[in-house]
Amino acid sequence: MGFAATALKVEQVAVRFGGLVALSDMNFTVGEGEIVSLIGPNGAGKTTAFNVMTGFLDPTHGCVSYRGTALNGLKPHQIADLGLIRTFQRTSVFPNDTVYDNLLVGLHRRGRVGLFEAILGLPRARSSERRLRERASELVEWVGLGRRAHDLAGSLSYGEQRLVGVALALAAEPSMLLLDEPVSGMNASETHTFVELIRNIRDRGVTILLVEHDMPMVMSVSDRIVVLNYGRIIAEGPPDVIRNDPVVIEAYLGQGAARA
Ligand SMILES: Nc1ncnc2c1ncn2[C@@H]1O[C@H](COP(=O)(O)OP(=O)(O)OP(=O)(O)O)[C@@H](O)[C@H]1O
Repeated sequence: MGFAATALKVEQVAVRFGGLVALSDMNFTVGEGEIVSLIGPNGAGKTTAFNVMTGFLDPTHGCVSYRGTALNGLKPHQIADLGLIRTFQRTSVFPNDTVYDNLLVGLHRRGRVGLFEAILGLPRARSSERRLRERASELVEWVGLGRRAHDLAGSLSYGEQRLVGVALALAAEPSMLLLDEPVSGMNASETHTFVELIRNIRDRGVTILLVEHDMPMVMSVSDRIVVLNYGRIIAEGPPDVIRNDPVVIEAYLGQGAARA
């Protein structure tokens, strides 16, 4: 595909819950700097795949590796230390703190050394505190919440709160970001802005994988799309190919018929 190297590699992954096969023989890769979406009808296995890729669930079979390191058996925080950072569907902001303070707290939590220095009262602590403050401001600006920086996080719209979640993820300095249904609950204009943000994040060198239901959003942002149905990959390719793939159309129509 013209991408330099593989970032994330999913090999022969299967997940069984008792008798239920949630994923079987899943194989795909995400290249460095790529934006890849994982889509599929309800119950297709997207959330299960997401949890396997972020270490929240161990596969029954197979392996996920990131930049050559197998993730099997690693704890979520160890995976995060590799630069693989996820967002959550429900963003847990502190509603009674400002957006800026939420970021500062997030940065403090990661900057253990800075906090240690602060406790010892080292002169370096003050400059490190200043750096954290600058970084918090940068992150708030980056996700487009500059004008909301000093508002209480709880007063933000649902979509804006998702942006705080993304800023908190960016605070961890990911080399790859996994986004779990990032635009669910956003209106059309927020979604449009979010697509721009994802492109901007990628342009700054971060690889992106998203699981998302919003088809127009997925079509507009993705370099490549992987389609799951009943726990199996049924199609993989660029948006124009996926949009016109009869197998994909059939899978989604089938779901519509089942719902009606
Ligand atoms: N912890 C679990 N125990 C038992 N079955 C599970 C568990 N998690 C998921 N499943 C089942 O595995 C299958 C895949 O579920 P999953 O949530 O991964 O699908 P999904 O594509 O994310 O669906 P949705 O779009 O509705 O969120 C479903 O049949 C689901 O009921």
